[in-house]
Amino acid sequence: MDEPRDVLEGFAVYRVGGAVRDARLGWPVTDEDWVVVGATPEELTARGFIPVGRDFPVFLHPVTHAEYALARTERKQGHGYTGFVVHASPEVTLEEDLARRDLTINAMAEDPEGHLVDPFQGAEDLDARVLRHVSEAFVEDPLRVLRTARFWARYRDLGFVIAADTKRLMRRLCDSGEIGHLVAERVWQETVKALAEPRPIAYFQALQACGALAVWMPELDADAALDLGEQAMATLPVSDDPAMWRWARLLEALADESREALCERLRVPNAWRELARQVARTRALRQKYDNAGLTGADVMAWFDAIDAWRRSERIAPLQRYLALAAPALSTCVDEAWQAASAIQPRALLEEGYRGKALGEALAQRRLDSIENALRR
Ligand SMILES: Nc1ccn([C@@H]2O[C@H](COP(=O)(O)OP(=O)(O)OP(=O)(O)O)[C@@H](O)[C@H]2O)c(=O)n1
Repeated sequence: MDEPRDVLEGFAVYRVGGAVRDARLGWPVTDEDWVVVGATPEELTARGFIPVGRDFPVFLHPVTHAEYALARTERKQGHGYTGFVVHASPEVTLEEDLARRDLTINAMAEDPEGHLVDPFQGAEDLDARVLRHVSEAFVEDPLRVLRTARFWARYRDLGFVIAADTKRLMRRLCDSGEIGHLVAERVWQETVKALAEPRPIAYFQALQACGALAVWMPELDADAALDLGEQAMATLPVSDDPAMWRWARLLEALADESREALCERLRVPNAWRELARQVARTRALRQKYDNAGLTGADVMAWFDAIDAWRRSERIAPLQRYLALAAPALSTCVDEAWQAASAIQPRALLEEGYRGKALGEALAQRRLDSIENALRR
């Protein structure tokens, strides 16, 4: 495609950040970011670039729609993720733009001929498998604690470690209380991304080590909780949403109040909270089955708790979850559900039941059918 070159004629343009890192690592490159040096916002808009940045000058390429940012520096003022003073002007150099970045492996650039610009030895760290901060300015942005933990969750299986000095800065951001100034939505956003990485437990372990877990997820801040969570996240039922299932499995052994407090603090979306509740409830059913054996009333209470009567689509995934550790129970539950869901309120209406009596008769017949199924 010739077009991209034309609209950038005369500007110095570099591929930067994640794309450079992942290409060198042999990791799939999902999106490409570019930095433009020596231009003004007016020049870019005059060539058809679409401004999209609210806090700093970022534009979409008129043809490819890739992101192009003007080279900029950032200084911190105030707490949390807000309060950055951004300076973008044609005088800002590529090196200055790279210097504001979080990790050395994220602070590499490539010119159009593919030559690496790497003032902070990111390539060396990439080869040595080290996540290392670019400079002490790392501490200007507490989100970087979470980002570093997330990158570890992504690359740990390739042998990556977090540099000792970087761990020290992560701890400093927690000890100073700065980590607490993040907004819950940002913490949750990073957590969701981490849950989709190959080794999500590494994210939580890194946050525990620096003290961020104690601030944002104290309910998980115990070795035992993380060990259980790691085991649980290792096996998931087939589903379209492994991240949501990992979250549910990570939380499944927590007490109800702890789980709800954690989800509330992080402003976890309802669908995620709901699955976590259902999985915890289903785990409790399995434990009862393992320890004491199940009665019809237990299974009935479980159907009620997951609202199976109105939301029958919930049964199948939870049954697949049960099948991971307790195939016999899963079959048992399936048979009970087939029997109980075959009982139609309409039939009872035809028999003359109304109002409260109808509800009671329905519940009784469902229970009877479940008990019959369990006896088989
Ligand atoms: N708090 C932040 C956020 C971003 N960056 C820099 O901005 C780049 C782009 O950020 P982003 O798109 O969030 O991350 P990627 O590195 O592209 O990672 P991913 O593969 O997760 O998209 C990063 O490489 C990093 O250099 C940073 O230094 N500090």
